[in-house]
Amino acid sequence: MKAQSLGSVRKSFAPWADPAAKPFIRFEGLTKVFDGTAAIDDLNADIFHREFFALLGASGSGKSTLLRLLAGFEVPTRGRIVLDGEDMTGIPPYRRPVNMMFQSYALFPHMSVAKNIAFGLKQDGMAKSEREDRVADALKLVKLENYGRRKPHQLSGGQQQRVALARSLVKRPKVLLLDEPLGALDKKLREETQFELTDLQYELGMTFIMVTHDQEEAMTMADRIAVMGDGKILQVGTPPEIYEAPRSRFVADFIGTVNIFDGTLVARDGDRLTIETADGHPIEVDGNEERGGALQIGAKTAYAVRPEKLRISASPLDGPNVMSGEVWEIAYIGDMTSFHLKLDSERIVRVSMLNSSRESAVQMTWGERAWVSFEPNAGLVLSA
Ligand SMILES: Nc1ncnc2c1ncn2[C@@H]1O[C@H](COP(=O)(O)OP(=O)(O)OP(=O)(O)O)[C@@H](O)[C@H]1O
Repeated sequence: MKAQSLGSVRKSFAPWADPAAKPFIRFEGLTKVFDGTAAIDDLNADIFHREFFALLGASGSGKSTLLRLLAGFEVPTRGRIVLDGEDMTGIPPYRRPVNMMFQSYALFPHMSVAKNIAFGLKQDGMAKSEREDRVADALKLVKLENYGRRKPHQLSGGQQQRVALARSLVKRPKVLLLDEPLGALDKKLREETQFELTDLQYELGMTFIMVTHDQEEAMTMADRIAVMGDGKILQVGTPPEIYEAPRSRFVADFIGTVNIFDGTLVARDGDRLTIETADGHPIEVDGNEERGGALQIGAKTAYAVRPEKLRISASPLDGPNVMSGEVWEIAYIGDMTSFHLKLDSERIVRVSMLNSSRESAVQMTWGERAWVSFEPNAGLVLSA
């Protein structure tokens, strides 16, 4: 119920779409070179107040380095970070309005939960009574009111995660940095915690920046996702933008599953384009700005279409973009079934169907002949 009401409020949260909105955090030409190699490479991006922003990318793409630069644990080689109107250059970590929660939680095993949470406040010289109030508030926030006296080893993994969260929130930073915050939890707990964390972020009205290599997690939790590769941000967008309108082959391939047909533009008839794939399949495309409108005949290109945009049938299909082959894999995943079809050219085409609408696909068996098709407007034309 709560998620629904938050969902409708969140829909109207889109400061990035407002040209007058001022960014809360700005990365300007940010570069970090380690041993002659740029871990962050001339990176520019804006993050807004109250945004839940995810940095998503493969291992080594520079996600943690970007968080560490923001926290002040690393010094940029070039460029700068502006946070809430203040240039962070030369500002040490402890003076930044930023806190980081690590995947390892880094709790002190010999200290009680309450002492772990209070640790930073004590170091800052805060009076005991104020510290106690703050710790009580933080424990309440993460729903661990009665756990203050326990030691970390007396808690489950999920509870330890919440203690780490309480400890990173207790100083009331403006920005919370989360490095793979749910990485140590099992799948079910992870899914529950995802919603707890987004609800908490929303209630606190804080800016969260989360590093993850799990695209489902990024899609579930973030207002916007930055897909990173080789120290650069390749695309920033809302989850639907990143999934539905990837601007490059890399992003299309990295987010979810996609069929990519490499080929050449061989014909154009008004808005209708024909791409011939390298293995000889003609693909009819409704051309527009996203779908190859500007391409010249003879241009190398790639057509990307998601598995759920394909139909699969045990009998021949009519219309454009029909391919046939052998059913190579069938994976029943509960809500949906995923098929791999092996074409005569050896190419594997991936199809997924909701089980509520499986129609004839339910009859399909391994090794059988099957047909797939997709509409001319089902996918995107990407540069090869
Ligand atoms: N202190 C360092 N000294 C030298 N090289 C470093 C240092 N920190 C990071 N790098 C290099 O910078 C690149 C980016 O690393 P980073 O840890 O930011 O990537 P990541 O996307 O967070 O990866 P992962 O998901 O594995 O944590 C890597 O090639 C890494 O080896």
